Amino acid sequence: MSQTYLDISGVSIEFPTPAGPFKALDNVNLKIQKGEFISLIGHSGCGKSTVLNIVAGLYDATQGGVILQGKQVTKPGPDRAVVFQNHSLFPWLTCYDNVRLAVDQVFKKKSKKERHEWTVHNLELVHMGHAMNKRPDEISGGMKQRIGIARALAMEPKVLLMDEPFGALDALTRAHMQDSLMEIQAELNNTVIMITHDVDEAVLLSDKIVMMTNGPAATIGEILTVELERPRDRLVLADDSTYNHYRAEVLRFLHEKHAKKDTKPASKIKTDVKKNNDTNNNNNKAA
Ligand SMILES: Nc1ncnc2c1ncn2[C@@H]1O[C@H](COP(=O)(O)OP(=O)(O)OP(=O)(O)O)[C@@H](O)[C@H]1O
Repeated sequence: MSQTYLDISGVSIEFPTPAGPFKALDNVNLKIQKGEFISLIGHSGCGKSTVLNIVAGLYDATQGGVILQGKQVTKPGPDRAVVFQNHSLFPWLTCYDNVRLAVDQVFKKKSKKERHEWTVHNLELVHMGHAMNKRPDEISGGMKQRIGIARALAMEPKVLLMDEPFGALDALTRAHMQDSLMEIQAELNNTVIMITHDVDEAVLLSDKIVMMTNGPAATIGEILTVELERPRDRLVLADDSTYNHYRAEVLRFLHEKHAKKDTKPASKIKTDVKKNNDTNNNNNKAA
């Protein structure tokens, strides 16, 4: 029997459009092991969210499919929790109740006391125990994302699916969130698929970076295995030649091998790659 935990196998999808069927993905194959942290990176519109939505069970593949721990994914389920870029909290519920709602849905057999303790535990895991009784409009964007992550983790999903979870945050908050996520990951060993446009984020967090070709009929172009020791420290890595090599590999894929036709000329991009290597700034967006 295969050891693969999550198997995305031969996945293609066509969307019906007024102009006829639109093939967004063509033959996407990806094998993910338990506890792996995978980033999906690629230019805007290539199909990253579509891959995530198929794994979540929100979209049906036209061909191929997804097997999670030996079972085919046919619909959404609590074993695949999703965290979106813009938090999807219920504004009329407190932070506690937003998490508790998910806990109540997933752990129906646990006692009230156990569900309460589990809710508080997960809020504390993301350092939000102090804001349990606040409503989403009373806390910052970064805090809302923490609550969204607490809610997802509290469901004890087999796979955590994150669609640009930190995309809407300022650089400093984003860095804090990335560090928190690495700490949680070290403790819980979650299996994660995260979409990002940020090359630094992808290298810092991932075990593997899955780079997608441009659409239509997008597929996986290359997979980069990131063999940097954990725990990872962004300040130490800024001067690490292996880290910078990985960054350059991703940038090369995005800006040279699979440049979008409407992006900068190659000569300019090469300069950018060098500059980005030198300064290690945080502006290396994929598109
Ligand atoms: N429900 C749908 N119906 C028709 N076309 C769709 C649908 N969902 C996605 N698409 C198309 O499929 C392609 C991939 O979209 P998707 O949202 O997966 O890209 P993405 O890589 O996540 O983009 P971004 O990085 O901008 O979020 C796009 O051309 C998009 O217009």
